[in-house]
Amino acid sequence: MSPLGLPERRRIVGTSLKCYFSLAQTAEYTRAIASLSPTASALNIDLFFIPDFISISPCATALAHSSVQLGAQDCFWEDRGAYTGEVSPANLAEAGVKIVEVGHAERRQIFRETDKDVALKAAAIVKNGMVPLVCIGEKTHASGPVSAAVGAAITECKPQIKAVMDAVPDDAEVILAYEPVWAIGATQPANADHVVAVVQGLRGLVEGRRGLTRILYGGSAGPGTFIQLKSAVDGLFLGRFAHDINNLERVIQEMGEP
Ligand SMILES: O=C[C@H](O)COP(=O)(O)O
Repeated sequence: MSPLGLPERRRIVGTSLKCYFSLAQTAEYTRAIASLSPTASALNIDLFFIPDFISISPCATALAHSSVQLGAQDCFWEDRGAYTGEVSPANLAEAGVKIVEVGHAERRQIFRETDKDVALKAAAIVKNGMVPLVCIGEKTHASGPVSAAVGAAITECKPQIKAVMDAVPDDAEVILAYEPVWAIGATQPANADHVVAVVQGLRGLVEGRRGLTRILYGGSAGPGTFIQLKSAVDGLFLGRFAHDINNLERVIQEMGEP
């Protein structure tokens, strides 16, 4: 807790493997990420790792003696029932998952997930004692003056955030990953001035919550990204550029700098 009685906002970094790796590659990567855990802990940084569903149980075993927080890429909003093919949040918690990602742009776009779906999932995640990592972001980069693009992004993110915050208790911990859709899978992250201004605006939307609310940036992030964003963000959500574990190590080191 901070001196004001607010939850402490430790820096946090992590990566999702999406659907990129085989089971064998994931197992090897898990061992590598576990080896970074003492460095992250020494630098007071939270480190999370989100493999595919099939790898969750073996990863939980492999990470048991590390401080790496295990994540899942999605879940359903019901714990039990006739929901063929869905993944129970209760089972994720039982498997040792601590963080569950919801509302990634790829799920919103390819699987037509709505803000309501994301909110139901976030509530189920909290109910099961885990932390929702909610992805938000604008679909396109508005042309024109910087302030117009920033305003448009905040306007588009606002209902995405509100749906979740209305569905979870005010004291629930939430991680927001600001990922401009147009910056995901790109060659470089979104412009730093844009991200800093948008995140400052998003911060205003969650001001006054009692629960710890950290805001990460994601979208082609890698070494060098955090340094440009650190006045605004609490950390990074990495994708492809963390596939090389040396890049993740560099990002952790950069995040450990004051
Ligand atoms: O889940 C991570 C984000 O979507 C970022 O992915 P990316 O860095 O490969 O663009």
